[in-house]
Amino acid sequence: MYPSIEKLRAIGFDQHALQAFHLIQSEPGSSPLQLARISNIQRDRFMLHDGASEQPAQLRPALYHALQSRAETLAVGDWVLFSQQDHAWIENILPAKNRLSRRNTEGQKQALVANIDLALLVMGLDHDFNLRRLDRYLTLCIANDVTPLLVLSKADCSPQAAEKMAQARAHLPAHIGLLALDGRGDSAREALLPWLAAGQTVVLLGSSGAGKSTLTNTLISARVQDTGAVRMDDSRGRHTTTSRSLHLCPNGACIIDTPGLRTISLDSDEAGIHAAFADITAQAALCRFRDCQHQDEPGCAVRGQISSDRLKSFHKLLREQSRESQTPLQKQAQLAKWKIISKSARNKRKSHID
Ligand SMILES: Nc1nc2c(ncn2[C@@H]2O[C@H](COP(=O)(O)OP(=O)(O)OP(=O)(O)O)[C@@H](O)[C@H]2O)c(=O)[nH]1
Ligand SMILES: [Zn+2]
Repeated sequence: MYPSIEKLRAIGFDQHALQAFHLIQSEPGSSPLQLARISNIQRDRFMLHDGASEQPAQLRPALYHALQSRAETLAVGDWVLFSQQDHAWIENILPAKNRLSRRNTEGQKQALVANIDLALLVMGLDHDFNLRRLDRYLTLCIANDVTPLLVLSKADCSPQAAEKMAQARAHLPAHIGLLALDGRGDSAREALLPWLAAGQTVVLLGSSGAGKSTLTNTLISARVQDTGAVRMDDSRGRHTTTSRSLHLCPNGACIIDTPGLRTISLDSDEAGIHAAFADITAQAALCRFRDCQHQDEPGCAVRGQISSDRLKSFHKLLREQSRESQTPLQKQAQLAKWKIISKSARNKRKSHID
């Protein structure tokens, strides 16, 4: 069945999705299926949106096993093909334009959202403000070809709003946009309007209590997402949003609100991290030494140009990535090496004391 493009456009159907659809449809033996977008996932319960309405669906076991063997998971924003029998069955998934994923505590890849055009990185101008954490979110986006925009919320109630905004501006590469706003008011909708083109899919990311659901409600002009009061002592939220969900904005963009992430362990390769820190990589080309670590080497072109926090983020993410990319054997070897080093250091100390 050919999809009703007009209807699907309302939920972000674009050229990429159309191409992916043709590719899957032209596979020999493929039976006619219907197209929809995953709008919500709660454990193993999926909601599908076809541009006009939503319905619950189940994952066909064959697809579940195929995804497992590729270590993939479905995410809100994925385009899928489903069959309609007693209820909807998800039969296939269209290759995504991009996916934002993280590693869970067991080190497995977990997709957060898929097919995203713009990520609003929502950070409160209260105790939530943290530039090192921001670097993680930026890397998550840039390494996956998603445009980030920093949205500093609670501008109305932070006495240091202007100061923190200047800090963020100095920290961020120049091409990354930044806005400070009160997420509850109409002014927030106006400030974000130029960023929300019709047919675009926008995701809101940030810690719990940062104001993502508040902003979602403002943008869709309705109270759909529950918002929760933040604890006064540390500005932490209470994890009010429990699942990712897709909403339609009156101007034609669609918005995915996400629950606050406690930690984001990145799932990027080294090239992705370098892309996210292109400002450092470009400056590093001007350092006197090719292997400059930008610490205390003479003739370093990075120190002084790039904030030390950003440099620390860069080194930390590269270290994490190199640990993650090791095979179990390499990890064992590394551990054994450290054991020898620390044993010899202990022995040295002992002989010193003796
Ligand atoms: N004054 C002010 N309060 C805000 C603003 N944005 C959010 N809040 C308040 O902050 C609290 C938390 O906001 P939420 O929108 O629930 O935060 P969230 O990021 O969705 O949190 P989770 O759903 O837990 O991930 C609520 O009490 C909001 O009213 C803002 O710009 N100004
Ligand atoms: Zn250097």
